[in-house]
Amino acid sequence: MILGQNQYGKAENRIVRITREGSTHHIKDLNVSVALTGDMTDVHLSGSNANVLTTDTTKNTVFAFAKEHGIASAEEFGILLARHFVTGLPTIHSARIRIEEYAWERIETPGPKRHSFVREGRETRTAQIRFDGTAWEIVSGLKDLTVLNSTDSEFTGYVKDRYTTLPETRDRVLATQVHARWRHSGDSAPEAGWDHSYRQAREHLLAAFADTYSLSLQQTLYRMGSRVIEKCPGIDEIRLSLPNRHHFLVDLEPFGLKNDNEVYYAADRPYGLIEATILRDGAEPRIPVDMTNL
Ligand SMILES: O=c1[nH]c(=O)c2[nH]c(=O)[nH]c2[nH]1
Repeated sequence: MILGQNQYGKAENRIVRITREGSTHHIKDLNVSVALTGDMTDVHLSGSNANVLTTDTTKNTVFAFAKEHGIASAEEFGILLARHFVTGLPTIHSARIRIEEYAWERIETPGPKRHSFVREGRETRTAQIRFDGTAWEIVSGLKDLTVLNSTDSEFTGYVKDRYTTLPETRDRVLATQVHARWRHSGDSAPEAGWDHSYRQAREHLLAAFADTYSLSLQQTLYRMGSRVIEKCPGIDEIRLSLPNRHHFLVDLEPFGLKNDNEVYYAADRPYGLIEATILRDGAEPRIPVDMTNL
């Protein structure tokens, strides 16, 4: 029997690097997978790990390199990593670095702040129409509108019990994927049309996300929903479901590097899930609480 092709490494390192130039922030968001090959017969056959650079180390290297070298482009970053792995250890012969880059577009707001982003690649627009022969109910919405504020978000003053470990923070990344459904008061098309109405609601959601100095995602949610109710007279009710896409600062101290709010691990799950309905005064809540099924 012989051992055929084999490779190993850490897959899907979700890394977010924020570069701050005064109030203008820049963001690089990558999914980096490392696969190494080399003298790996022993680890498979005899169990000796002497030639193994651990997958944990490859993960750490990705995060440390983001701090030390920055991320000029996915290609440049991948080249740096591959060269490091292959030239650093004689037992590693080749490296394959796969990178997906998620592009973010700035949310332009009046004023000097430039730290709010919406992920490129459009969200999904949704609509649900009910008609029972007399009454209509028209609910529009969107899902997977991914947004991020690289500052102006804090979270402090919450309950601490014996299981609480979360440190208070005065400056964190706030990121979410907006899922929203809003119910129209009328049963006919808004004067400017459904497309215009959709664009308006989307714009107000984004503007409120960008404008709010956030003390919690709950507070940001309320501002987003109430802005739509306030600015869109044809909408009576909006329900928002906002996953809190946690960005954890990576501890780079073990590598002698200071992480000055620059390099984050974008966690996939679990995530906080913040949901609420905001209603116009006097309106009845009719959007079902369970939003996952349209
Ligand atoms: O904005 C937040 N709201 C919470 O309820 C919460 N809980 C938590 O762990 N982090 C956060 N952040």
